[in-house]
Amino acid sequence: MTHPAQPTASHFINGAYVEDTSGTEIPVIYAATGERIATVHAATPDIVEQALSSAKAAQKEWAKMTGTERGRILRRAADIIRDRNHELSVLETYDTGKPLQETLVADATSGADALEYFGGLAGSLTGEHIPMGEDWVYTVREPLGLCVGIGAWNYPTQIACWKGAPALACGNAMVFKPSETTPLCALKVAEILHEAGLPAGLYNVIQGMGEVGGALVTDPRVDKVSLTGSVPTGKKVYAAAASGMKHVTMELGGKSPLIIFDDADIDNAVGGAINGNFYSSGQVCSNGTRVFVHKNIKEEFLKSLAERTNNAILGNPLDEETNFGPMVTENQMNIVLGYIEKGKAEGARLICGGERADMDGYYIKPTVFADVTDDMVIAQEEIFGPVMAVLDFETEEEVIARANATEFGLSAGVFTNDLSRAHRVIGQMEAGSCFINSYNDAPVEAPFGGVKASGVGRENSKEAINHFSQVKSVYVRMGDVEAAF
Ligand SMILES: NC(=O)C1=CN([C@@H]2O[C@H](COP(=O)(O)OP(=O)(O)OC[C@H]3O[C@@H](n4cnc5c(N)ncnc54)[C@H](O)[C@@H]3O)[C@@H](O)[C@H]2O)C=CC1
Repeated sequence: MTHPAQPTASHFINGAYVEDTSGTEIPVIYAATGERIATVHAATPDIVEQALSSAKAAQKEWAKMTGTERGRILRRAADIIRDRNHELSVLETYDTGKPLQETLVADATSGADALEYFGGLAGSLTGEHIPMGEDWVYTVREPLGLCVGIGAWNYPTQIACWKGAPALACGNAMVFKPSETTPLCALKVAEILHEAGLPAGLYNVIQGMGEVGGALVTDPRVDKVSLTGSVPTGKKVYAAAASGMKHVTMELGGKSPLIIFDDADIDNAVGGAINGNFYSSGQVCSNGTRVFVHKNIKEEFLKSLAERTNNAILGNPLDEETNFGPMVTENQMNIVLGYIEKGKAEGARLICGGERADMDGYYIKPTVFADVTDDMVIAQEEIFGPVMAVLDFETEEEVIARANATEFGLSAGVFTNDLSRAHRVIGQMEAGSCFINSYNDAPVEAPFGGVKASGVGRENSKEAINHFSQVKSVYVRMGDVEAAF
């Protein structure tokens, strides 16, 4: 019997599902059981061409509509997503293995927030009038044209919407390629957008690995590339986009610091460290995986952290009691287990977890290492799994320098009850998305993105509009033209 997660076809192009089984087969494996639940096929050159040409053909008419008309369609899509939240959350769970308890509140709903927010903004995208004496300049905010979105596997619905919503609001067309690991959810986003009234061709989804992503990025018709992925992939995609002088947004990896001072509320700090390390089983780019704890409160912090972490409920992700799911794939599980072994070998003190859970599927117990030092591999590399490294510190000056001593710069957090210190420390963090007495909040109203190797550009908020549109300036002369001859 066909599994309910099996999509109608692999691709969604020009308003309809399209299949081409001559493309490489991509199995979809449910991480909680290891069973194959669906199959899709990578896009062939013909499928890539169909996606790009239909998007190119549809974009100009879309850009001619008023922003309010465009926004209405996006807001209708948001409503459909909310109505179907349960069904879409179950699909997200099948795609990623994340517990339903999480996907019900953080995935389709976050996608709907983006469609609603950018749908609301679409009618207010205007230029400005710049007086020049008798003359004047006016500016027009124009779409970029044809945008490509390429997704990672941890938030397939959210990423498809976070890229699609601002792109469409600004009058662009999008071709979106999900991660080959999680190909299912973006197809539903495309289907719902068209059900909401989006004209055919404006949001196409095609499947494939890096090769398909590469074909999209290098196509001369493409004006912008927005990637969510790792730093090594980001470097390749950025370079390919640069050779075609294309706009980019790069949402890449991190190894973010979470700093806990000795005057912090310990319960809240422990909660922040849990949210910043174990949500989505640690597969979150902005995670605060280097937890710097002041030496005066270290043992108290570790005791509470271990007690609370041992309460995590690992189990069937579709059971709403479960709050900790498997790694997305067997491969990712093995990468993370490799880091755990490295941590042990490097002499870090294992506080809890540290091994695969004794059950089917790709589960790793939430793991905390203490006495981690800056030179350890587990303190330097992005693990992208449930492995928290706790490091000690003594002074504010010292911890700021150590927190910033990394190539990454996605996020940073601080827990303290000293108001001045909170702002002083965050002011010196080399990071794009920061938190005070909290961690990992990502509302659509707030800009999201990194500095240094963690990325270029911002998603969400009004900032995203600047990355999916450009400004034309028009000088208007009211009098005669003076010329030298
Ligand atoms: N800053 C952010 O917003 C987020 C960043 N991430 C980062 O994503 C990574 C995990 O996701 P993965 O899927 O493993 O990343 P990845 O870098 O392996 O792949 C990302 C996407 O790029 C595509 N791709 C690979 N090579 C390509 C090429 N040469 N040209 C065009 N496309 C190519 C892949 O098929 C996939 O769709 C982590 O490093 C994580 O930190 C994840 C979520 C959010």
